[in-house]
Amino acid sequence: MTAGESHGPELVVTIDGLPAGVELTTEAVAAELARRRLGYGRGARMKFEADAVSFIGGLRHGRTLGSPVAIRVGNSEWPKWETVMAADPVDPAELEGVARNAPLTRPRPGHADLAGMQKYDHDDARPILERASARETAARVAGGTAAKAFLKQAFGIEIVSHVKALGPVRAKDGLVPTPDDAAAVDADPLRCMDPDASARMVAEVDAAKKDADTLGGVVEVLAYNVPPGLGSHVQWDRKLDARLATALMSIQSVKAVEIGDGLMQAAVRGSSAHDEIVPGPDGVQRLTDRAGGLEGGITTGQPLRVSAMLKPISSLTRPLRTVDTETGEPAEAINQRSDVCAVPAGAVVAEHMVAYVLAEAALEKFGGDSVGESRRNFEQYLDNLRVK
Ligand SMILES: Cc1cc2nc3c(=O)[nH]c(=O)nc-3n(C[C@H](O)[C@H](O)[C@H](O)COP(=O)(O)O)c2cc1C
Ligand SMILES: C=C(O[C@@H]1CC(C(=O)O)=C[C@@H](OP(=O)(O)O)[C@H]1O)C(=O)O
Repeated sequence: MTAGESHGPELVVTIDGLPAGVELTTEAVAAELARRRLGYGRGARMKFEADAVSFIGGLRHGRTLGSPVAIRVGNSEWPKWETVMAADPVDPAELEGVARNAPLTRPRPGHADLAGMQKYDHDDARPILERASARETAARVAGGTAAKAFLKQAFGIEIVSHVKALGPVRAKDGLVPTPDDAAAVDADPLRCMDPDASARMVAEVDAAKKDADTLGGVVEVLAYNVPPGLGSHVQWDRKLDARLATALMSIQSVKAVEIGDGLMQAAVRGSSAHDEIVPGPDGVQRLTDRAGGLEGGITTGQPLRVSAMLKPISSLTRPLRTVDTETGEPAEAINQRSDVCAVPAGAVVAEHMVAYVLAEAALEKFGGDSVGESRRNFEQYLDNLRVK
């Protein structure tokens, strides 16, 4: 669970249920947050936002205690916002004369502004956009670092991501990062594995920016060393594909999720859609990986592969048409500093959302109050697999 507003003093994330003994540091969390700030096309805020990390609880001398882990991520700009975002009542005179303190009454099509104002009975979009903002994903990534560390240390599971498409530009098919490629992906301005496509993506961002427009794209997340048997076919809300889809869909601006090659599978015959099973030297093996490592809502033991499609950013410097909710008259939508494209950051967030889902599913399957206990249970399960 996270709390905090985009321009409040800080964000906080609480993770309950993480076993004891996970090795974690403030530095490790800060490093993941730094990855989330990267990416060509982000706006001014990512240049100065420092994501100041501190632990409130759950960690001692670099290891989790088994108690709830709570992490705060400070917002650099708080001094600028402390009046308009003050927790306690403020004298209305204090708000006058400063543009950022004025009510926001020109909701942006595509952002949460209007639907949120209607639902929560506000005459100002500020209370809505403050929480709808993807600033909140900084808290998710901070907590996801703990989930990732647990997965790696207990089970050897490693999660990577990359950008497959940005607007109309697609990376070459078949380029899929392994953990060995992670640093190279991070070093690319778009987190794309195809250098030619990356260069065209940079040009696409520049062109969108010049036209005062924005872009979306497609990210893919892979998890390696995932054992067979996480998730379950027996109940709709235990299916791991459904849980991953929820987690990815919850990321701001994600409008579609694909499991493996799900879109392609819908367009071809069964004979070209599935992953045939053959005997291999170490047990059963698959000839292909179209299913993305999931069948019946259960992991198959192949790499897990899921994609998320992000719509373009809804704050345009050449604003879209809207209605001023104060006057009822046609107007131009709020036009504020914004990202042109946040797809590379979306990929990093998606990695961490996959980590939460896998950590939860692994704990359901293997349990354990300490990393050692989870690992022992896991090893025993693998040793006793009836069909290898
Ligand atoms: C990393 C990231 C950064 C984003 N930055 C912006 C931004 O600068 N401006 C904006 O209007 N939307 C931005 N968004 C998208 C909005 O937060 C999102 O469209 C809004 O909350 C409405 O939610 P929905 O698109 O899921 O319906 C960003 C999304 C992500 C994932
Ligand atoms: C702050 C972050 O992203 C923000 C997400 C966002 C939105 O509307 O989603 C709007 C922008 O915020 P601001 O108006 O303060 O510049 C982005 O910078 C972040 O990712 O840390």
